[in-house]
Parts: sequence; structure tokens; C-alpha cells
Amino acid sequence: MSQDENIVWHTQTVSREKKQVHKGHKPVLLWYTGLSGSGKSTIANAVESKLFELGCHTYLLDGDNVRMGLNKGLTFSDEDRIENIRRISEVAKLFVDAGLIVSTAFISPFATDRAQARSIMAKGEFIEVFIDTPIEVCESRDPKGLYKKARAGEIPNFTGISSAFDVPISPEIHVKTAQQSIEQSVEQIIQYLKEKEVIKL
Ligand SMILES: Nc1ncnc2c1ncn2[C@@H]1O[C@H](COP(=O)(O)OS(=O)(=O)O)[C@@H](OP(=O)(O)O)[C@H]1O
Ligand SMILES: Nc1ncnc2c1ncn2[C@@H]1O[C@H](COP(=O)(O)OP(=O)(O)O)[C@@H](O)[C@H]1O
Repeated sequence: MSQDENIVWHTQTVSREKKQVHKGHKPVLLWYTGLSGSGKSTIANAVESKLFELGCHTYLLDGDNVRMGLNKGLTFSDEDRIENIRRISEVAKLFVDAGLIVSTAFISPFATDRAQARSIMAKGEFIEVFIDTPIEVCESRDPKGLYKKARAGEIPNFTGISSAFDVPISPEIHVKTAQQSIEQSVEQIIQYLKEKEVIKL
């Protein structure tokens, strides 16, 4: 007999509906995806600040920070990236269950893993935000100097250079940072949340 047979799901007394009324907004997951240097972290932080100002209850799971804790030790091999995203999506789901507007800012390069993250969320709760920035622009920004190192062959499996990035086919929100300012991108995302009645007007 496998151990799983002895594990039983508990229904919680404080329901999602009760939490939603308490928080004053719907819980959702804003799943940012894009190349390194595309602007995921910058935009996710700015959107979270705006939501916080509006009185929303939020939580941001951000790339490097999670790899220093929960996912310490995972590499950038395909296998470890898959595990990285699997754990992040499960943690994000818990925070959404708690009633928060959760943001995750990870490259999350593989479409199958993003689809898997979507599949564990309730309908409408997973909002894919594609931070679409051409690699030449990311490389010219190079905020951490990683592209320079990757081009010099000092970082193996670097996304966009020696590791794949599957372009999202139909993201809920498509942000083109080479054509719009950070403020315009924030406005675009906040506007979407208002239209979908995640937050009130
Ligand atoms: N090989 C390689 N490829 C891509 N990125 C690398 C690599 N090595 C280190 N870094 C730094 O790690 C950050 C990406 O981590 P993620 O957890 O978001 O990656 S992934 O979703 O598992 O693909 C990424 O952060 P962002 O620039 O914020 O995207 C980089 O700072
Ligand atoms: N229009 C823009 N939108 C987002 N970021 C921009 C824009 N123009 C310049 N940047 C800069 O690009 C960099 C993006 O870095 P970051 O947010 O860390 O990206 P990522 O988290 O995707 O690696 C930041 O230094 C940011 O200030």
C-alpha cells in the first residue's frame, strides 16, 4: 500500500469565499515570464506597490530570492528549472488559497511548466504576464552583467543563448517593454485586473 492512500484532503472551515469578502478583492496569481533582464522583477515590484497602495493584500515571489532559500541548490539544468517552477507554483497556490494577489517573477522558460502551473489553479486565477523584451534589449540593459558573462562562455545553459525560452502563445497580458515605459506597463496590468473585477474600480 502506498503512503498516499492514507493521506486525506481536509476541507477548511474558513472558506475561500469568506477570505475574499474579508480581503475585499479576488485572489489571483500574476505569473510573470520573460528573459533575464526583460523587466519581470521591476514591473512585478511596481505593480505590487500599486496594489498595496490600493489596499490589496499581496505577496511577491521573486527569482533570485527563492533560489537562495526554498530552492537553494537547484541549478539551471532543464530538470532543475522544472523542479524550481513546480515548487514555486505549489507555494503560489497556497498563497492564493490564503486570499492574496500573488506575483511570481521567474523566467519560467518552458511552456509545459507554465501550463502545469495554470492547471493547478482555479479557472481565471492564473494570469500569465509575458514580459516581452527582445534579447538584444535585455542584453543592452544587462542589469547584473550576466549576458556579458554568458557570451564569454562563463555561464552555461543561459536562457536565450544556450538554453531555450518558449515564447508564450496566448498570455492574458502581453507587455512590450521596448515600446512602453514601466509606468505604462503597470497601468496596463492594473487595468486588466480592474476589467476582470479582481480589484474594484
Ligand atoms: N543560466 C542561467 N540562465 C538564466 N538565468 C540565470 C542563469 N544563471 C543565473 N541566472 C540568474 O537566475 C535568475 C533566473 O532564475 P529563475 O528561477 O527565474 O529561472 S528559471 O525560471 O528556473 O528558468 C536570473 O534572474 P532574472 O535576471 O531576474 O531573470 C539570473 O539572474
Ligand atoms: N520599459 C521598461 N520596462 C521594464 N524595465 C525596464 C524598462 N526600461 C528599462 N528597464 C530596466 O531594465 C532592467 C530590468 O531588470 P529586471 O527587472 O531585474 O528584469 P528581470 O527580473 O526580468 O531579470 C531594470 O534595470 C529596469 O530598470
